[in-house]
Amino acid sequence: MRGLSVARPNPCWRSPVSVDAAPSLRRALRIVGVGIRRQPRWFAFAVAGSTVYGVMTVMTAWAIGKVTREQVQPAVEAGHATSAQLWTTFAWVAGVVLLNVVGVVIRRVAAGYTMFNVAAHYRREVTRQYLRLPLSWHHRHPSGQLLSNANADVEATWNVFAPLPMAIGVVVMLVAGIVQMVLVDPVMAVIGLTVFPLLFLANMVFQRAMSPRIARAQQLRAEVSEVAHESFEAALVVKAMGREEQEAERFEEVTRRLQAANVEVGRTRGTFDPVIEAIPTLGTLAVLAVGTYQVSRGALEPAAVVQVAYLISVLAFPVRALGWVLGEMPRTVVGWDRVDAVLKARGALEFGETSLPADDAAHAALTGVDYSYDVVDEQGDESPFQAIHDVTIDLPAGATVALVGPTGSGKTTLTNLSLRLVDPDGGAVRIDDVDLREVRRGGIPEVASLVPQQTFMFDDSVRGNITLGGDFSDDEVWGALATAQATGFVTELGDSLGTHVGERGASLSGGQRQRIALARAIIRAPRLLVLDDATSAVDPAVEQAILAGLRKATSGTTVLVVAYRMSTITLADEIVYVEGGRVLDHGSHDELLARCEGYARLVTAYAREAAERAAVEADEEGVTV
Ligand SMILES: Nc1ncnc2c1ncn2[C@@H]1O[C@H](COP(=O)(O)OP(=O)(O)OP(=O)(O)O)[C@@H](O)[C@H]1O
Repeated sequence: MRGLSVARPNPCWRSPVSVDAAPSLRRALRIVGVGIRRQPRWFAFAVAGSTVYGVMTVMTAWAIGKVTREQVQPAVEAGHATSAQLWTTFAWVAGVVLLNVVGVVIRRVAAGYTMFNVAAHYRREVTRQYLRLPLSWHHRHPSGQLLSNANADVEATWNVFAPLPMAIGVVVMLVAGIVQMVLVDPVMAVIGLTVFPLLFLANMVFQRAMSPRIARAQQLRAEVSEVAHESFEAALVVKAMGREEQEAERFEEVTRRLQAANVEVGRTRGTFDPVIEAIPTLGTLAVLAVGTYQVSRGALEPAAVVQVAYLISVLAFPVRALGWVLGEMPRTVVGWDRVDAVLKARGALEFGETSLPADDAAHAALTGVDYSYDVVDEQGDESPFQAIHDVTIDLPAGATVALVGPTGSGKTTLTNLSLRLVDPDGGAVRIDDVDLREVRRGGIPEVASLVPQQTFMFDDSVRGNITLGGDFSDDEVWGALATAQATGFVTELGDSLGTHVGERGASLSGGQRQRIALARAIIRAPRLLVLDDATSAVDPAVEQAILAGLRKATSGTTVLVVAYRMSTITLADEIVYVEGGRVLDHGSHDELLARCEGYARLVTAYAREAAERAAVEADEEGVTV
């Protein structure tokens, strides 16, 4: 496989979204509509709560006006307040405020449910889609980007549901508020009618300035997460190669760009905030000035001034919710574009209906298979690279076939094709004469297992890593461990089968991890077992014992093994020699040695290396004696 790259993030990782284009409001609203259709009931509750809140906020001003007129003013004129007047005042204000609070609670709880339920749905959808998409898609999408899609991008898309119900309530509130102002005093209503459009306009300008800045920050956040993930993954390589400084610089550069983008967002907010805060305050002052003049002329009663001034100040804050919604819209569009790109990704494997037979060794065959990878050049342009050319390999039932070839010759690609981890571009892969594309979903893993070049351990017990949740007894687990030559070290682990192996099996050696991965495949008694350099980290003696044990324990299994050692090669019934993605020859070891130059050169090098290693080991033993 290609080596781990510590180069700059591949341009193809970047989202196709242009960060500078202000995403259109209509698109954002369409995306919001998609979310509402997912959770219509909770959203309706949130809007109902918000409407109650909106009406009750306006009613608070009306209640204050009424109380001022009917209770406070008479009390002021009389020079004292009766307890009945105080209780009536309290009852009116408390009643309206209580209903307001009920509205707020319903709105908040229901908005939370809407937002979290929609986000959870899309998180699940994205994850499901990842699992559906073939390996070829995963080859082109780094895991940092996938993490960002399933997490930050989903959140960015649906965060809009936090302020949206409130904004809808604000519209109701504004209509009710303006009607009330007109009814109280048309002159002061004109001030109100100036303040709110002004406020809205200021918010629009604010959001327009913010949109591209927020979109850019969101995109850079995803990039930081991609680079961070790759840096952590590559920690060993980075340290071993002494590239800490360069890696730190690469990370610093992208975080600096994010920092600058966030500062820019803050600066824009800082410029607009005082203006937006000042507008309603100036409006209230204007109402008080005009109102006082009207009262002094006897054209208006003080209660009306109190009511309108209160109304303007009480409406000023919620009106900003409209701005919050507009502020979230660019993030919604950017987040959704990234999430949608995953959901719409094509190339998910199609499955047929056929079941493969459950017993006896499988007869597998690759016939005229071609396969190309999409490779990306420095400019970010994709082009196909044909890794496999017209390959035909027959794996007779019960046979052990060794795949031998120099580095990069296509061995791993062929193992992936033989289990339908990717589909061939041309030709066909069959098990028992059934084209793998016709096999039902889940049908291939039931009969075939792969032990890949890089073993993966879950942060679970030894037992959990072998059964992977399957229904196997401890005896079966021990049986598989015995064939994988792993009984000894597992017995010595603190809690034997129950020992937790740590993240990615950090508490185990490479050879121990490989043997557990082997046991994981063996316990499933596969009819076809594919080993891709699966014993490279165990010493040759143990490898010999494993392969001999495998032959004995898996007589009902056909084995395809990518072989790098003479011991493995000589155990095979047939050897297939590949070079440059083509099968150059196949036959027994002696036949190939006699007639295939490339094979002879390669195995001679393997044999020389084995002899040198044996000599070194003998020397070391001599020294210790
Ligand atoms: N994800 C990928 N994207 C693009 N090209 C790839 C990818 N994986 C492999 N290749 C290319 O395909 C060719 C075959 O790779 P493959 O991993 O199958 O070789 P291999 O024989 O298994 O190598 P090795 O012995 O080093 O494991 C190589 O030229 C490799 O560079």
